Amino acid sequence: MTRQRLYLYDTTLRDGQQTQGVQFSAAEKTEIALMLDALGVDHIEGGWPGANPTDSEFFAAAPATRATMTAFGMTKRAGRSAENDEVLAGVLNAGTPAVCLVGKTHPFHVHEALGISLEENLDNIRASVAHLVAEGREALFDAEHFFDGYAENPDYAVLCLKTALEAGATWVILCDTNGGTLPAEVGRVTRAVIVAGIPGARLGIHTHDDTGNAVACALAAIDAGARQIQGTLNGLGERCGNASLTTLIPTLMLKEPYRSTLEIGVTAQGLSQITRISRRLDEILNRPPLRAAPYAGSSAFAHKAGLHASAILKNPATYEHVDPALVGNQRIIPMSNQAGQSNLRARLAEAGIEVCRDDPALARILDLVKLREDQGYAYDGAQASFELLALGELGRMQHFFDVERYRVTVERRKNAIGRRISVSEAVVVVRIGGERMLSVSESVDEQGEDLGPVNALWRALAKDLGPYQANISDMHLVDFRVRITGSGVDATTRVIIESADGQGRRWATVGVSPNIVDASFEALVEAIRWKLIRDGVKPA
Ligand SMILES: CC(=O)SCCNC(=O)CCNC(=O)[C@H](O)C(C)(C)COP(=O)(O)OP(=O)(O)OC[C@H]1O[C@@H](n2cnc3c(N)ncnc32)[C@H](O)[C@@H]1OP(=O)(O)O
Ligand SMILES: CC(=O)C(=O)O
Repeated sequence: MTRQRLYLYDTTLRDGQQTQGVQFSAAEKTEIALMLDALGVDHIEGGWPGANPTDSEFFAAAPATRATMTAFGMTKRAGRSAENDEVLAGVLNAGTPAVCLVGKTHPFHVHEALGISLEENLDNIRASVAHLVAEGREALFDAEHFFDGYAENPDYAVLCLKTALEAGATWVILCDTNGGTLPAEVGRVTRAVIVAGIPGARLGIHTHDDTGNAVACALAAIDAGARQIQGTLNGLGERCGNASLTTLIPTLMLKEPYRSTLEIGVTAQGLSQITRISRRLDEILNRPPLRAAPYAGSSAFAHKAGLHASAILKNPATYEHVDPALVGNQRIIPMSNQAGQSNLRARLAEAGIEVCRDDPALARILDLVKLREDQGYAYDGAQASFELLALGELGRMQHFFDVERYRVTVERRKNAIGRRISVSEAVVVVRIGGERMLSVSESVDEQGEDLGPVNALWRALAKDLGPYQANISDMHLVDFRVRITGSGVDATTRVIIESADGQGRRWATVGVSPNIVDASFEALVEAIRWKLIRDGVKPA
């Protein structure tokens, strides 16, 4: 069967930038455009040139891409020619091969937002698109509020599309601008538009996630015959976001009926980069990736429940709808109070800890994990602490050092120029072999700012660990998460610390105590013990 081509139009750099809290720099836009190009999308909408300095700067040095670089703008204002519309001129000045213009198709908006007649609006659409074509650009028309407009006046809404096509637009895109239309309605209207004479091969869909259905709505339009999807990486976009291409691309490539009837410009190799691209975007945005994101989230292939883990180890297809490797993601079988022996053996094997199937320590480890999780520990996010617990129960834990005592003080005072400062100081006494060692450390950065009591403790611990010093010198803390579990008099604090070393390893440890400093200290000590074991150090 020959597959029909479906085109992907990415608007991460335009609608994605309309996400509250997102502000790309021009350099970041360039990096994202290059990632999208390597992925295999067909159009990259780079922004609205002339609307803000960043977008103008991006287009002034837009990267060369195989995908068609597209500038976004709006149809000309009434009462002036397209040639004399300064907003349209700004968009054209970007010199892109394609321009996408948003225009009204909902009579309510024509009257309320623009304050012009329906005929004037049609004129604006016609003249603007014709001007782009005369300038040698590919013209696309985003039919704003199309589904609401169609509900009010279907003939007029379709006439706007026909006007754009007749003026030379290559694509007209049905936009569910307010995101309130449900998938069945998107499908019904898209079919009706095609029956009314708009070819599916020139029809696109642009949906928003206000009812949590942006991806479903995009698929409904494709089912009805539309052949271009507009969306964004990780579903960024105005309000609740746009249809996520990070979800749509794997779905179109791996799921029926799309896999065998449609073809997109993304290769299997590109698909295997989708998790990396998704996480890189979050890194650029300085926000934690959404764990539960379909396909690319870190929990997308995490099998926490014992029954699931047991079957997964026999055959991954039992609880996975696709192979995680196809989207560049990984299977995880975490330890927790939901786990059974299968999770346990899988996690131990991953850590290189060999245990016989009938070793009675397995049951003890499982019981201990469940007991400690009941006390506030969480091992599914602290694999290194789980390994230490298992080694202890197996009788294989090595004894590196004892902490005899520690003390932390936090002082708030005014400095010499009267500025209020706080200073944390820690004292740690450890015993290594027969030797007692005392370290003191203050926690201030180069600017003299206090980095807090946990940092002071870490510095004191890491200052002098005698024979182990060389092993911990390349170790640093990369993340620190605090959570109060329980409530009232039963409240306790859980601290998860993520550490990294010069060998590129990252590991997480957990500590629990009613006292936040004590919980942090437990996690810090565990982090050091894990590092010494992984480095193959022999106890002094
Ligand atoms: C559905 C969407 O997401 S479309 C994308 C929306 N994106 C953005 O708005 C981000 C970029 N926008 C901007 O930087 C600014 O709004 C600009 C530079 C485009 C325009 O700024 P300003 O000239 O100050 O106008 P302002 O933003 O206040 O209002 C928009 C104007 O465009 C008019 N307008 C809106 N849509 C259209 C259209 N499709 N065709 C013609 N005119 C339009 C409005 O009626 C309003 O006109 P008015 O000033 O005569 O009332
Ligand atoms: C064009 C666009 O972003 C919208 O209508 O939602």
